[in-house]
Amino acid sequence: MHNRTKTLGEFIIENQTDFQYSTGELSKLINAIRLAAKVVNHEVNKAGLVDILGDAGDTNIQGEDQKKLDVLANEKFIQTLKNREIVCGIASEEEDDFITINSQDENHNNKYVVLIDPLDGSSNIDVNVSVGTIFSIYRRITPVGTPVQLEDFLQPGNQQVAAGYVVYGTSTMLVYTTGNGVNGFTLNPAIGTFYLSHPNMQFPEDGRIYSVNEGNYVHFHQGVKDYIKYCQKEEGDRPYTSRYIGSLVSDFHRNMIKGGIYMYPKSSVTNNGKLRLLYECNPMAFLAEQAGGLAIGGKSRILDVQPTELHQRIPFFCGSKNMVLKLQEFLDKYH
Ligand SMILES: O=P(O)(O)OC[C@H]1O[C@](O)(COP(=O)(O)O)[C@@H](O)[C@@H]1O
Ligand SMILES: [Mg+2]
Ligand SMILES: [Mg+2]
Repeated sequence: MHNRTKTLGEFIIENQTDFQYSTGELSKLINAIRLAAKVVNHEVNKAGLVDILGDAGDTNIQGEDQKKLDVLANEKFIQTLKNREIVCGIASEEEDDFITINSQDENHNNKYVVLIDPLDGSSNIDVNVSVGTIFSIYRRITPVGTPVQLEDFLQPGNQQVAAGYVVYGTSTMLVYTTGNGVNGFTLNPAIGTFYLSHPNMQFPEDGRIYSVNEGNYVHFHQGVKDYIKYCQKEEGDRPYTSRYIGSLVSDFHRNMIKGGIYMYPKSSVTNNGKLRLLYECNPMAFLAEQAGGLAIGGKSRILDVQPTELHQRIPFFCGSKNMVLKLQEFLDKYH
């Protein structure tokens, strides 16, 4: 039984040297995300008491109605990262274009860009079902000290230096990787400190949970339909259990602990599915692979996809290795 007394702050410092470019900057960045997560957690927890439920009255570039908490979480993360002078650019689900962070110190050598889904699972905000925040971090590829460029954000997922999520659920957890495994930290709300509660998280190779919005079943590709029927068939250790929270972070978190597969396929109505490659699929795929799972887009490994647009969508299948491989078998029948 590991001791739950190690704080996230201590863990970050202790593991700083694990990171090949370790100059302390990435640690400062993870610390900034930790701070922003606590601020947003505070707002989420009291959502019903203050006027932050419901729609903000605007739509984002994806044409989705922005929730007040989408906007608030977006502001809090951007402000917290800006104030800490460690990033040179931010891209967000709630911002049409990327944000260039001009440093006070013209000699700054801010090397990192951050991509965020400030509030994941927006459809669950008003009904008190767990939601999350997702983040993805890259080193810039354009020269330090020059204005950040779109190409700094359009890097394939296999170039991420860190990724993670916060889940605002029965407890609040921050789960992240810097390419040396996945660790989960639980917030002690009484003292506002994250403690290492889930060291070295691993996807069970096999699972018995499938997560998909079956309401879209009729529109799915035949390979996906066949796999869902396979999951539901009375045979061997099947039928599997269907669980779908409707918040990617929460469905992923459960499947990583219990073993399972999450699917958001393309369909005859959503050509590329719904989820965004840069700030939803890439970070979750990095975590999945670091935890022994797999993440594919139908034909290829998500992390090898070369992005072309900031808000592009991609079909997403992610979870326990043997479940994703089985799904791939069904998809390959129709390629
Ligand atoms: O309601 P649907 O179509 O099943 O979509 C649910 C999916 O959409 C999302 O809510 C998209 O994320 P956002 O809430 O950040 O836009 C995922 O979290 C979730 O898995
Ligand atoms: Mg999302
Ligand atoms: Mg969102």
